[in-house]
Amino acid sequence: MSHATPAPSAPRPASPIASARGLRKVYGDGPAAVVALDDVDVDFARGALTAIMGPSGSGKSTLMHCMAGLDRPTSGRAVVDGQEIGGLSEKHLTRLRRTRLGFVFQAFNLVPTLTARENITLPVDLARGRLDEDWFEEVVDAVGLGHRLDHRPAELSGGQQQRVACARALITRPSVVFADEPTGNLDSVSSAEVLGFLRRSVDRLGQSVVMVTHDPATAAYADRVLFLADGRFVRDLEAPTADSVIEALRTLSAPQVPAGAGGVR
Ligand SMILES: Nc1ncnc2c1ncn2[C@@H]1O[C@H](COP(=O)(O)OP(=O)(O)OP(=O)(O)O)[C@@H](O)[C@H]1O
Repeated sequence: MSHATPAPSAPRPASPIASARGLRKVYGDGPAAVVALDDVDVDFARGALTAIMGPSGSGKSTLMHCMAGLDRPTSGRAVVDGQEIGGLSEKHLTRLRRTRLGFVFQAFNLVPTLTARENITLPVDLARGRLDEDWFEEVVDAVGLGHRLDHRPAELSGGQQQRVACARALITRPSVVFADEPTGNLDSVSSAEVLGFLRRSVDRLGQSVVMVTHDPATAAYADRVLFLADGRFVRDLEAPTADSVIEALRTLSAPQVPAGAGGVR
């Protein structure tokens, strides 16, 4: 069953895997300044798939980038797995991104000259770590690419390439995976493959995933959907279905009736 909770971004009981407090991001200054994030407070649950939705320009990518240390907030705090991002030097941020965060982008961003296997293990190689073979097997099994590991990206379908990108995001057993429109370039069959994998990575492998999407059917794979508008969270939905997401989007985009308007005197 789906239901909306009254307080959109109220802290959740279990310890969150990532959170923001008073997160504010202003691009530019003076009259041209754009407030992309307007004092955001949010908790992302551990071991869950959370979707972020909102109109174009509402701040979704900015939030992901600030949470992942790809961009610095103007003020406020972003914490991932107990680590405050703002206090880290560039060197430590790079290390954190390589070892504790996973990324999936709309454009798969695979290295064309490497095989699927080499693309998947790249973050471990870059961090000069040791590959956990058991975990590699588990991830490859969940992603369903066992027979394609020696292929290069050009020899794979879009959906298969994105599944390689998902496996690469998970190979370091990150604290959290940030996925920005992971199915934006895929047809519906390939989207279902990728989303099925992200779902299994949470259910079977215990990972935590935060995913930006515009698509209600994609958001329905999540445990919770958070809605951003003008740099603020305005609503959330637990156990979403495509229909409940569409309904929430409809409500949010409906013109607001001013208090007292339409009253009979
Ligand atoms: N580098 C930048 N310089 C100036 N303004 C920016 C920059 N990046 C984003 N913005 C502005 O900040 C606001 C939020 O942008 P953001 O990309 O986070 O939105 P979004 O919800 O991800 O949009 P979309 O769905 O179109 O990707 C927008 O008004 C955007 O124009």
